Amino acid sequence: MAGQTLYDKLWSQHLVKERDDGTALIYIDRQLLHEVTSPQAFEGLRLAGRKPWRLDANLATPDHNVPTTVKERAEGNAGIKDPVSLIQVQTLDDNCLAFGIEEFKINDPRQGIVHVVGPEQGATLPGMTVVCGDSHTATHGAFAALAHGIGTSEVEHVLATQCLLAQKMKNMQVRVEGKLGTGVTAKDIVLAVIGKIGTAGGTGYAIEFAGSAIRDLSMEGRMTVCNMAIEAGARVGLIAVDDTTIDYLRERPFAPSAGQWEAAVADWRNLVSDTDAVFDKVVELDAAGIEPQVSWGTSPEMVTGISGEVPDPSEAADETVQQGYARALEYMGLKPKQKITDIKLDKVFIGSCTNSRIEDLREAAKVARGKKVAGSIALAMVVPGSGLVKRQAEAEGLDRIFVEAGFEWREPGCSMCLAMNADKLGAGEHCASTSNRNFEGRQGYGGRTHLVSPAMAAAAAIAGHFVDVRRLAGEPQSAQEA
Ligand SMILES: CC(C)[C@H](C(=O)O)[C@@H](O)C(=O)O
Ligand code: SF4
Repeated sequence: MAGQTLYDKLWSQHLVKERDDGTALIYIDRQLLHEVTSPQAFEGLRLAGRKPWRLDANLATPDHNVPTTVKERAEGNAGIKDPVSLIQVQTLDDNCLAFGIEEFKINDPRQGIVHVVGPEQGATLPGMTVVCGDSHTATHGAFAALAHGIGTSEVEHVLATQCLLAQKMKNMQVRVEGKLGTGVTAKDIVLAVIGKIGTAGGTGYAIEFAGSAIRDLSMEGRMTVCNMAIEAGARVGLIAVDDTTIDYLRERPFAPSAGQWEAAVADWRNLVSDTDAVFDKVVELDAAGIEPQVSWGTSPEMVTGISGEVPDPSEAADETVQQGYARALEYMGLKPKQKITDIKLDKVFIGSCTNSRIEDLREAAKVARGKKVAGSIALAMVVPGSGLVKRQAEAEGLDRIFVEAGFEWREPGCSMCLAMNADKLGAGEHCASTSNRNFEGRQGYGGRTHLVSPAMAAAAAIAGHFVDVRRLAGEPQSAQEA
C-alpha cells in the first residue's frame, strides 16, 4: 500500500464516520470565531436550546469591523460608527459572555485578525482540525493542521456537536525548489503559484506546499503561502511539520505545557507526507525564477512580475479570456502593455491576515527606513495583525520608522483588506495592498487593488508607483523619488 499524504493522515485521524456516498463526519479540535459569521450560529443554538459541546475548543476575537485609529479605539465598541458593524461586534461580546467562550475583545492586547491570533497564541497546533467561518482559515495549515473555512450554519453545527460534515478532497503537491532571490518573499511565491495554476487550479484539492523554498520559509512566510491557497481554489493549504514549526510554538500560551511538550512534539514529527505517498497532481516551480509579483487585474491570477507589463487582451488565448482581460483593464484603468512600473498609486495598505505579522512589518520597515512616502500618495498605512504584533513592532522601533517615513501606524484589525470598516479606497484609487483579494470593490466601491508583498508595498509608497524592490537593496537613501 502506498504511503499517506499529510492530508490523508490528518483526515483519517479525525474521521468519525464515512458513508458509501463519500460524505463523512470529522471531529473538530479548534473553532475560531469572529463577529461576521457567528451571530446566526449562536442564535441557532439559542433557538434549539443547546449549549456549545466543548467550550475550550473555541476562541473568539472581533476583527473585520473594528476601527483602527487610536481615537476611535479609545472609545471601545462605542468608537464603531457604522451601526451594523457595531451590532456585530457587540453581539460577539454578548454571545461569548452568555455561552462562556473565551474572547479577546476590542482593546485586549491579544485581539487581532483571527488568523494571526490563533497561531500566535498556540491555539492552532499541528495535527488539529481547525475551522472558522472564514475562507482564509487555510492559513493555519502552515502548522500541518487540517484547516478550512466553513459557513455560518456549519459554525453552529460545530458549536453544538464538535463535528462537521465533510467530503474528502484530492491531494495536490505544489513543490517550490531552490533559493528565492533577495527581496523575493513568501507572498511572491504564492502569487506566482496562483498565476501559474489559476484561481480554479486547486478546486477540489488540499494543496500541500513542499520543496526547499518552502522549508526555508519562517512560520510567518508559510502562513502567507497557506493563507492564499483559497485564492488558488483550494480550501486547504498545508505544510509539513519541521523544526521551524516546533520552535515557533514553544511556550505559546495555548501550546502543550512543559510536562506534555515532548510527547506532543514526538507526535507532531509524524505530520509529514510519507516519501512514497502519491499525489493526484503535482505542480513544480523554480524559486530562483520568481520575481516580485504585482497583480494588475481583478482576480489574484491576473498577476505578473515587476519587470512585466499589463497584457494586451487582443493577444489572449481565447475569447473568454480576452473579454475577462478587457473588462479587468477597464475597471483597473490600465492600458494594454502598460509597464507595471508605470502604475501610479494613491494609497498603500500594509496589513491583513496575509501579511501583518512581525516579519512582514520588519520587511516593510527595512525598505521604509530613512525614506519618505511620496507626496502623491494620499494615505499609506501599516496595520499590525494583532495587539501583540503591534507591541513587538513598537519594541523594535518599527513604528517610529514608519511614522517618520509618513506612514500611519494603526490599531489591529482587517482594516482596508475589505470594505467592512472605516478604512476604504475611494472610487478609481489605485492601492498597493499586501492583502489577498483584488475583486472589484473589494477595498471600497470602485477601488483598484494591486496585490504585492510588504517590501514591494513599502517601496511603492516611497516611489509613488511600483518599483522593483530588488533594485532598492543597498541604494543610497535619497529623496529623489519622493
Ligand atoms: C467576512 C468573511 C466571511 C470573509 C471570508 O470568508 O473570507 C472575509 O474574511 C474575506 O476575506 O472576504
Ligand atoms: S484580513 Fe482580510 S482576508 Fe483576512 S480575514 Fe480579514 S477580511 Fe478576510
